[in-house]
Amino acid sequence: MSHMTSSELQLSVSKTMENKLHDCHFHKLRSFFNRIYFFFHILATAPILYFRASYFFNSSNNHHFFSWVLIFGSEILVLLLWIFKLSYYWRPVTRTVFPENLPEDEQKLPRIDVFICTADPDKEPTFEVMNTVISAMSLDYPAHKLSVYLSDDGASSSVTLNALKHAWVFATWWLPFCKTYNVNPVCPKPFFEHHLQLLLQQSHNTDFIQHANMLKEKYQNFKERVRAWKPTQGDEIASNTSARDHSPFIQVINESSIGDDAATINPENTGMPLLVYLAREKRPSHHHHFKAGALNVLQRVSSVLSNAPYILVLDCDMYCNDSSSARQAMCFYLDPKTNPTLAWIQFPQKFHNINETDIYDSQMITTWPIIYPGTDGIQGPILSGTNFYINRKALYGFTVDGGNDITDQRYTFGSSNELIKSLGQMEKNTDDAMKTRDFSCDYKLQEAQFLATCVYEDDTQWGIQVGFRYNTVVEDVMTGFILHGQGWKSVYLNPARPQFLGSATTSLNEALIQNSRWAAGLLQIGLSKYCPLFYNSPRLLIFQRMLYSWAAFFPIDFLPISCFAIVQPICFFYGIPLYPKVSDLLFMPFAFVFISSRVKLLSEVFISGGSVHTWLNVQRIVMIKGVTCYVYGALECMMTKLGIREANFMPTNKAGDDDTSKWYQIGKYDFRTSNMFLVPIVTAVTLNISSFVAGVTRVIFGTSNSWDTLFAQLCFSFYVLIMSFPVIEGMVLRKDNASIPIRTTLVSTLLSFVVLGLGYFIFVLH
Ligand SMILES: O=c1ccn([C@@H]2O[C@H](COP(=O)(O)OP(=O)(O)O[C@H]3O[C@H](CO)[C@@H](O)[C@H](O)[C@H]3O)[C@@H](O)[C@H]2O)c(=O)[nH]1
Ligand SMILES: [Mn+2]
Repeated sequence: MSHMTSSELQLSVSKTMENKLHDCHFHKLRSFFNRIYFFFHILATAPILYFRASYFFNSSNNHHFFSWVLIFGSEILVLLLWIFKLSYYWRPVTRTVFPENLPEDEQKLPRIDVFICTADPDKEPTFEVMNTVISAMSLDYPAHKLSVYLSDDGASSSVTLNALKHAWVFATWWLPFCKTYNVNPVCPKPFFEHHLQLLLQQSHNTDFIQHANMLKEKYQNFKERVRAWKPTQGDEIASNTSARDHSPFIQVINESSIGDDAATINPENTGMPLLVYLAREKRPSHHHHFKAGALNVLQRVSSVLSNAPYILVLDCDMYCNDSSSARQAMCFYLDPKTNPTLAWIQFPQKFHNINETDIYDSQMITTWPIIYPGTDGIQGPILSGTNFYINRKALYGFTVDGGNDITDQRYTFGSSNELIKSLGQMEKNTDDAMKTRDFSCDYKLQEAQFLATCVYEDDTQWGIQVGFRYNTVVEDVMTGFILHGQGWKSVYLNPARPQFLGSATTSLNEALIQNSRWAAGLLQIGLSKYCPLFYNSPRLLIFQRMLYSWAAFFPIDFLPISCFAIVQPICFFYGIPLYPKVSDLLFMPFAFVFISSRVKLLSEVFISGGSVHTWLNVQRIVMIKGVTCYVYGALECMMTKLGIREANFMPTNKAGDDDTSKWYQIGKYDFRTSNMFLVPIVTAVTLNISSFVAGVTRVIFGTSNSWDTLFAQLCFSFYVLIMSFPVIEGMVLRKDNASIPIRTTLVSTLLSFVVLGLGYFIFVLH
């Protein structure tokens, strides 16, 4: 090195930079502040624990025993979850990729299979699903290396199949158009409905204008045909079947399968990705395991058709907004250093229907910019259901060193010889077969049909040792955890331009149902033999265990949150002090912990691009979820564990309805949700209001001492009041169709009095 001149040195550095495929940046400063914060926070908890413990050791103090036990218990739980969460802040990293350094020779790019799942044409509008399919077909990748599979779990008629054929025809026009003009976004709907007009105004390219107008017409036509379609007798998928009871059906969509529409294909189109429709067999006698079941069938079926070594998984509403994600992912897979242990590349979930206020925090604002970079620095991000590229081998249970310890393949993978043969052929270059793609009278299609039957999985390891795992409704986190436990790694990539955009839940009802499902599913993992704390895997680092423990157990937050929402106001109402006096030095650590954690959240919200308003919303919705979703999630988890109830995966509604979205857009809560959710929320708020009024009266007119002893509770109660503003507004100030019905308010007020009464017996008399 010493004999190199500085310019030579620079040249050699830029040369290596040139060939670099990806880079990783460690956020030193952020990590430093996080660690300092944690240090002081931990320091402050010591006097708090001392204060609580000394109360219990002082025998003269036991008159408020119950309330103190509950509050102390809550504080310990909060502390525990908070310690788990520390792992997310330890080592945040950000990655960049250089797709321009990928080999120019297309032969060197591996094949990719895209899996898209849809389940319910009412909640998941078919036309939007088609847009996702078309956007995936438009990825910037050699067409003969790309295959798109659509799994239809709602196949009671051929509505989706029919739409898919129209989508294919439209794609023969759309794909060349995207290529020629470098169109962005590659998803037709947002392009024609939001971007095109501006482009037409700005463009002077007459070719483009002509071409775009022609495509717009084709798009309108495509949309109308999809929306107007009604099932008829003699459907290809027999019309007398129901979504829960029918045979498997697989069709490759191409010139020969679209019938009369063949005349409308773009004659100039050169090369389309393979497009396959799949409705797996459903029988009441066989559990279908929701999305995990669908993904496993997709994996098997694709293994005999295209068998790509890498798979992109998309929810039906998550369209490709940009065409470069495939090449970006290849920057990791084609790097010989990272490849061998790399299972998946996770892209963030971003949404097209989110506004600035995002009242229900549907986008989970701090999750993608804060939590995911944090997990990436430890071992790689948690798997998150959609927007990820995954190595097929990892799903097949191969070990990280490329071997396969599976001794009995038929026992593991089932009886299909074709499938077992495919295991060894993932990396083989089957370009020629892919180019011709003649499956029409192929035995492979029959084999695929067989692989999509329900009985195929009987007595195999699908869902247990291979594929997406079945014992939870959050199959993604579970599967990712097991892969991490086997030593596989993952990376998180969040490029400036969003690669995927989906629809977030923008009504309170949908958000609460979705979060109840997540809470139930995550707790199912925590309480299973895969409990991240104890799961036997020598490869899991302690930080990894903490990280997954937080993910699996955070719904337990419902215990402290409910406790703070119920016990706290009762005590304030009756003047039972729970915290040190303001004049006491021990008041300081409590104040510090409370304030610093709020400020920490504020800083995270700012880093994530939010505002003070967002910060308030985030805290609000956590409190609401704490007294509803997490409680029901925990109950549901318990009931499934005890076998009283079957786990359920109710897909979210992606069909925006104007009235609901109106409330979301103007940033007002839409309280049209079931009483199951509404009553606990309103009860907690009315309870807090009554205790605030009683408490303030006590502080003002009571002994001078009560100011000193109850100050902390006064502040806390005031804080809860501010957080409850939308609920109070919904109860008393609003008189519209989305406000809180007067009956609910009355019932809840009554309930809160009952709680106060009971509280008297439990907390005051004891
Ligand atoms: O029986 C089912 C149920 C659902 N789905 C599909 O699963 C996807 C996700 O469902 P969605 O209703 O959008 O649930 P979300 O809560 O928004 O999904 C998040 O959480 C799920 C786990 O609970 C993950 O699977 C998802 O990838 C993740 O985006 C959709 O494409 C559905 O069509 C099926 O294919 N079969
Ligand atoms: Mn979704």
